[in-house]
Amino acid sequence: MRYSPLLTDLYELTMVAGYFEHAMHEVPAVFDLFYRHNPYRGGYAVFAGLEPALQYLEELRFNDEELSYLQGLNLFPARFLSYLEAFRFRGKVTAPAEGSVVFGNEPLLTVEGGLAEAQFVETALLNIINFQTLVATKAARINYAARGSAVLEFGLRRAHGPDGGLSEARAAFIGGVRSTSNVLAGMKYGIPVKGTHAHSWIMAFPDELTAFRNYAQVFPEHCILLVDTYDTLKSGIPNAITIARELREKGYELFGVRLDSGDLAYLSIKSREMFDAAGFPEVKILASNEIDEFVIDSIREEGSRIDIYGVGTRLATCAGEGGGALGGVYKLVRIGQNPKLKVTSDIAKATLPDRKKVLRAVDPHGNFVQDVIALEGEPIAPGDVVFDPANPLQRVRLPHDVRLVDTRTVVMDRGERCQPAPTLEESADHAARELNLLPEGSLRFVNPHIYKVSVSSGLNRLRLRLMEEVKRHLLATP
Ligand SMILES: Nc1ncnc2c1ncn2[C@@H]1O[C@H](COP(=O)(O)OP(=O)(O)OP(=O)(O)O)[C@@H](O)[C@H]1O
Ligand SMILES: O=P(O)(O)OC[C@H]1O[C@H](OP(=O)(O)OP(=O)(O)O)[C@H](O)[C@@H]1O
Ligand SMILES: O=C(O)c1cccnc1
Repeated sequence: MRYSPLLTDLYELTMVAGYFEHAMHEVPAVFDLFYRHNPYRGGYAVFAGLEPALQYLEELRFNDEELSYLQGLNLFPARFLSYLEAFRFRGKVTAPAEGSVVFGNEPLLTVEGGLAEAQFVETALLNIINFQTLVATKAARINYAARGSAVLEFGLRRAHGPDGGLSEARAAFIGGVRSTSNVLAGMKYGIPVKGTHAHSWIMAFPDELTAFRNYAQVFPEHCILLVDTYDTLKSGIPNAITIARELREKGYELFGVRLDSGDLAYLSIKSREMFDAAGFPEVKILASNEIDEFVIDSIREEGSRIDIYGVGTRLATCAGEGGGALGGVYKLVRIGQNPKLKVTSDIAKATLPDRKKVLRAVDPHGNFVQDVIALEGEPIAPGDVVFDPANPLQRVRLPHDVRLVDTRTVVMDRGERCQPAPTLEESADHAARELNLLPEGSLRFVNPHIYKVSVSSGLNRLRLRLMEEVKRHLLATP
């Protein structure tokens, strides 16, 4: 799918036109894309959306229809529209791999280029990265709650529009949900497609048993029967057992049943007992109905016997406290030779200036200990003192027995990708590996362990100096 360059906020175009008119469009600029608070009040986020973002950057160009639309707005000078004809992204992008575990305040993407190109891409990059990172994080939480039981993604019908449904399936896969009911996502991204059937299938036949039999006749090998249309334990499960016997006589095994209402823990325990007693211990129990990580946790603690979770609405819409939207932002951190800082009265909201690196302190077992944001060229070593970004007086010492690993690489240079895109499977495997290296407490949902993200002494000094300069400038201004 091509992303149109008009998929942007008008102000990106007016600013770029302004920079062009002031001959500032080629001044070197550096922007950071980051968010401040981990979503869902959780302990981390799973970074996703990089590949679509790079595709957007690589293919960025205005076609004739788009240029004539802009011309029709009667807003832009003709010479600016001619400039847009050859407008491309020729900059550099530094980023973590998709599927990496990331934290608040850390630069995710750093975009360097001429001021015009680096500014212009803000809205589209935020649109792509914010949503996919939010979904991948939700998927990782749901997958963690499921503790090894499979999770199927059923979100398309409740997703935010057709593209939301597609990119949601992609990001959910990176976060650990390894199949989808979305057939287009299956074709486009190679995600395994799976599913059962709706209540309407049962209602289309005179009775439940006939409906089950007719479904099993067409799909004897992949048959999952929805058992809650009339009464799960009195009708659905007994009828499913009848079908399981009929299938076995023909040399097939019933794959499973789906529970979609009521007390899912209780019904799964009773259904399991009934299938086991009838000689079908392998029949899988799938549960759906407004499931999320908290429901799964609760159901599991009740001793449920659910093998597979079908998760739709709450995954696709990133529901939950601290969900809804990831508040990722895109801020100018350097222009020309000058590091830049956006100050507010709240130090926690003052941005981190200049080109930076994100270092992860990793213990001798490979586990993640804490992250440090440092200036790009700044030497930094285990044992160094580092600072709390929200409180420059608060300091800690990095442990002596850690390795410091750069979490990001240059993924695009002069507008071209530096490496071929990893497969979605590789990004999902990367996420699973990284989640496994987090402190266990960072994964829990209520009051998670706060993983430290500190700033180096060099960055801390630069930030304080720039804040002082801004203050002096404000005082000197009448
Ligand atoms: N044992 C359980 N523990 C915790 N949550 C559960 C359990 N069983 C079901 N749930 C969750 O509780 C909610 C049940 O909502 P609700 O009462 O509307 O479902 P229902 O009884 O099936 O009704 P409906 O037919 O309208 O879906 C869902 O989010 C479901 O996932
Ligand atoms: O609950 P979610 O997590 O969103 O999972 C997807 C839901 O979508 C379907 O319900 P729907 O009522 O749309 O159709 P149905 O007739 O198949 O139940 C399905 O039965 C699930 O309950
Ligand atoms: O295949 C299913 O069971 C399914 C698909 C989408 C939504 N709900 C259920």
